[in-house]
Amino acid sequence: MIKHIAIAGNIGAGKTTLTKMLAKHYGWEVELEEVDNNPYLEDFYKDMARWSFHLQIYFLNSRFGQVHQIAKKDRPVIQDRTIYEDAYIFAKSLYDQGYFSPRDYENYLALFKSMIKYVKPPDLLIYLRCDIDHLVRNIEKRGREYEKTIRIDYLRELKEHYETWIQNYDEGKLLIIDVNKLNFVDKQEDFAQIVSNLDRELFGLFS
Ligand SMILES: Nc1ncnc2c1ncn2[C@@H]1O[C@H](COP(=O)(O)OP(=O)(O)OP(=O)(O)O)[C@@H](O)[C@H]1O
Repeated sequence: MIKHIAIAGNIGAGKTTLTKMLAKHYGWEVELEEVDNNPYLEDFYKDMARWSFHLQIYFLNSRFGQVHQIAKKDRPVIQDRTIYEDAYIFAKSLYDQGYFSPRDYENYLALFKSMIKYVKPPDLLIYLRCDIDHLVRNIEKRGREYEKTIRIDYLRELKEHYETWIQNYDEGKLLIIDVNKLNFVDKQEDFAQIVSNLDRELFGLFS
């Protein structure tokens, strides 16, 4: 039975919104990414080299805590972003862009490898594929002050890492949703299309 569903995708892809909508539709519990109480996020966006390591350790630990909580539940849970994205997308691309020193990155990866042994992958991973201009519009629309400094090439770099990761993902079932032409917030038929794809994965004959 599918018990742990996770939504992955770039900054501004719409994960949090879709997570909440799907949870309501299917009656699932939600594990959201806490942004308001994050002690490093604002500083990180002001000075990425200075705060990358601190922020990554914070996210790694909080995501590990989430996975642990999810494992204890007996009802289905939907999780907004996975621990894999912290390591394979964010930490990796910060390292590639020179914001992480090699020794900090190695230190981080060693910790991640120790922790990942205790992590069970989601039963179903939903990847929201989204073009850069669409991401930019969404980020602009929600108007978070600290995200105003996000650069287009940062989003591009993340997207490349996302696509590589997804192409090689083999931890479990995977559903890719192209959200570029979908407006699941305002158009009921677009949300229905996502639900029907998901129903096939969840309740299909061969699921
Ligand atoms: N491991 C990480 N390293 C760096 N930044 C991260 C990491 N995980 C999350 N973030 C940042 O934290 C913030 C989280 O915001 P939020 O939970 O709203 O997700 P989001 O990525 O904006 O997704 P969406 O708009 O799809 O819900 C974003 O600015 C995101 O880029």
